[in-house]
Amino acid sequence: MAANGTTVTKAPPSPSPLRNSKFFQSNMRILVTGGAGFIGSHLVDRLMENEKNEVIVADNYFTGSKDNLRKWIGHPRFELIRHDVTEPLLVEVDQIYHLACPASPIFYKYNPVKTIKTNVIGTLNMLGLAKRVGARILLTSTSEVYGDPLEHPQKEEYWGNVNPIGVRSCYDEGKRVAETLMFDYHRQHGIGDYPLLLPHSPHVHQSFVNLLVDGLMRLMEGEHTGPINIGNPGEFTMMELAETVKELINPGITLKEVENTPDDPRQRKPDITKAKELLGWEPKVTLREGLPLMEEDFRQRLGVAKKA
Ligand SMILES: O=c1ccn([C@@H]2O[C@H](COP(=O)(O)OP(=O)(O)O[C@H]3OC[C@@H](O)[C@H](O)[C@H]3O)[C@@H](O)[C@H]2O)c(=O)[nH]1
Repeated sequence: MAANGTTVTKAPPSPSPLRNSKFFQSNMRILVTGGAGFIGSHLVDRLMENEKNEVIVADNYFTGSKDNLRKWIGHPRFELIRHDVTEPLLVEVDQIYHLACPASPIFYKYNPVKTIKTNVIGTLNMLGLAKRVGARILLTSTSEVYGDPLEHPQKEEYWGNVNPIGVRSCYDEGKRVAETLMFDYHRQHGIGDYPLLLPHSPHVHQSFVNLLVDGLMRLMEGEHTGPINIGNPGEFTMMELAETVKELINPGITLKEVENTPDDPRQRKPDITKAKELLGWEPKVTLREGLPLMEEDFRQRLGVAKKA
């Protein structure tokens, strides 16, 4: 019985016998879409630590870069494919982390049609693949699905307050449709066959990326169906964030206040009770601890030394 009470008649396809043949040394083949991006490349680093994993990255380099994956290029357990998820992809995998999407307002407003296509067609393609090969799939959603929230903090059950026709809608509504697709596939094709996981990850907390990646992996490895908020409930204003960056990273910068962009949410804070209870996950790094770590990470990736 599926969640909505319909009977599941279609059995999931059995994996190809080749998967179990002696030619395949790895236990787990994992596809990461958007794996050349910020979160994706950190996730790849973690997945590659396990020598039983084979990792395939599919990325169209819209905002990501091969540089983020430099250390893995040529590794026998690693493959990098230039691929746009709006086109179907046929690969035999056990797990799919679906991250591919323009993820910053600068990029998604630059090409809104591409952004919504990536979310809708890209997610459909990845769900089709998950269904075909019987893979477990995880979608990284976003706290933007809560829009400019009328509830604070936001629990996963909150439906959100999103403008469907605004300049950010391609991303916000795109991710909401992506979540709908995840649940429709889940209900229509049966619980447990293609579990879906939808972490909502607030962007401003990217400095805690390794921890966030840990949350994604716990979700993938566990038995829970999302959505589950993965984020940091510590609240600060943009000005406080800017002042902390100035203090800790470059006291020489000048802060300038500019007009908010349309539909920008005024305040957001994830309720992470579910993540704590179901995944045993909670953020452990404060903003002041995380910022220098993020600085160091960016310096290493960009090859920029810290000024003495
Ligand atoms: O059409 C596209 C757009 C983007 N991408 C790739 O997707 C990756 C996105 O990575 P970015 O560094 O821009 O962003 P992040 O790692 O912060 O985003 C991540 O967290 C927020 C989620 O909404 C995103 O889905 C997830 O990718 C990039 O490597 C980009 O090249 C595609 O492969 N196809």
